[in-house]
Amino acid sequence: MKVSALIPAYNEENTIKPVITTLKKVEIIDEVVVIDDGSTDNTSDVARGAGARVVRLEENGGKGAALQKGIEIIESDFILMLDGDLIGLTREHIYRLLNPVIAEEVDMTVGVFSEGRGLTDLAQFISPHLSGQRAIKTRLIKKIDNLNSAGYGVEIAINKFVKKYGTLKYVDLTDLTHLMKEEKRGFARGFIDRMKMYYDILKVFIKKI
Ligand SMILES: O=c1ccn([C@@H]2O[C@H](COP(=O)(O)OP(=O)(O)O)[C@@H](O)[C@H]2O)c(=O)[nH]1
Ligand SMILES: O=C(O)[C@@H](COP(=O)(O)O)O[C@H]1O[C@H](CO)[C@@H](O)[C@H](O)[C@H]1O
Repeated sequence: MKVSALIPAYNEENTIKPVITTLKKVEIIDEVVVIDDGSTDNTSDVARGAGARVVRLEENGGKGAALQKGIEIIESDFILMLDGDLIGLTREHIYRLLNPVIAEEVDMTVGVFSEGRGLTDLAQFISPHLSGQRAIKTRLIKKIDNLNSAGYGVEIAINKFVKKYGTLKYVDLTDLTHLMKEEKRGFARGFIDRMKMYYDILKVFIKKI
């Protein structure tokens, strides 16, 4: 039984190291794979320095394309998907996500922030379906063929597929949060990216897949 952690990352040099360091300490995780989605900062070097296997995409293709690349190269039985901007990740969060999937209780878990920062907790309370923190059976996610162009709609595309062909469960991730786009990229660029995210989500949501 093998487990890979997969982190799509676009300009996450400030936050990715502790995420990788925590993952590397968890015995059941065999490899940590970072797909650097055309970052213009030092994400690749920082991730490599922290012990991750790094695959760099020359152009920024969006979260869906980065995840798709990772899914293609991973040969493990289970994939733990995490964002590169998490703050406060612990081994307990990792086991909460992985255990139900490894135990074959469900095909996928989706982690929902709780008791962390008010704003990110609220966003996930309103829409837990968007969370990027997940564990899933590799053979199931490899069957989804439309992730490449999904961008930020990638979670909705995965949800649609798993709801149709598998089972899923939401798990609480206490005291975990992430940086919001506006915090990472400044208000203007962050807001534009937020609008792009809603557009990507809407596109996938209304498309029949
Ligand atoms: O073009 C992109 C945009 C985002 N990401 C990564 O996808 C994850 C979630 O993105 P982001 O933090 O922007 O989303 P938020 O959590 O703020 O909605 C993070 O690890 C990003 O680095 C990516 O690989 N390519
Ligand atoms: O939770 C949400 O509403 C959004 C936006 O989070 P923020 O408002 O930037 O904290 O973040 C999630 O949605 C994205 C699209 O599905 C995912 O790619 C992210 O992983 C997830 O954190």
